[in-house]
Amino acid sequence: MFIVIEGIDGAGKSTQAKLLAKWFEEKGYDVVLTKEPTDTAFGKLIRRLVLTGGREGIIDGARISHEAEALLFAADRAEHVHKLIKPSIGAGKIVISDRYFYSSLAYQWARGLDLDWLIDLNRFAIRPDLVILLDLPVKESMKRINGRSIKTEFDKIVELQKKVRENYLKLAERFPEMKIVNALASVKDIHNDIVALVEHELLKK
Ligand SMILES: Nc1ncnc2c1ncn2[C@@H]1O[C@H](COP(=O)(O)OP(=O)(O)OP(=O)(O)O)[C@@H](O)[C@H]1O
Ligand SMILES: Cc1cn([C@H]2C[C@H](O)[C@@H](COP(=O)(O)O)O2)c(=O)[nH]c1=O
Repeated sequence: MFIVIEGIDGAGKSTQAKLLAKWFEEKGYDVVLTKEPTDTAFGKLIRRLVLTGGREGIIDGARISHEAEALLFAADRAEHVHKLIKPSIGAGKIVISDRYFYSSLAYQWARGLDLDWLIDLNRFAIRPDLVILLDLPVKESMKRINGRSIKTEFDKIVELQKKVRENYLKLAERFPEMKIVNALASVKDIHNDIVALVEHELLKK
């Protein structure tokens, strides 16, 4: 089974991904908890060329073109899919990924790239069984990640994150595997909502 957790920056993805991995492990499943950008050479290159200086790097952007940025994320993903995700699923493991190609669609689309081009570029990426979209108002996510960004960039970050949130919600209408979860709730309630969706998915297997 392959599960992806998506959402804007600070939506609670890594918190929920870890809780879900623990839930599966306690049930005796073999779990691979992973993320994008990855920790491989491609992921490191992305952090250096795209995310330099933390989130500010994404904002003042254009250290490299947005197309090059999308291609780098896709290259990192190709390695991720072929070296980790596919083999782990093949070995019967539960794969949980904190971000996947939906992040490229939501963020690089928000950068002005063409959505259909982005979908084509990521066509190699196998579709997950379930995508949990943690939906949160940007005001709340900014409170949660306050301190991670330079104050002068705050307005630009808020604008980008608002666009990204809207994009995710539009994507959820197009991709049936995406299920929206209210991320304003408590950590425990969100976890329970996610478990309910996962149990529903497990029943289909
Ligand atoms: N439901 C929640 N209510 C309040 N705070 C939360 C909740 N879930 C997570 N947090 C807190 O919000 C912050 C961001 O959470 P987390 O790192 O899990 O988000 P993320 O989506 O993985 O972030 P990023 O995209 O920036 O990596 C952390 O300090 C975390 O403890
Ligand atoms: C996979 C992926 C990520 N991004 C952006 C989204 C975030 O702002 C950063 C990653 O930060 P995190 O704290 O490690 O979640 O990268 C993107 O724009 N496109 C992508 O495909």
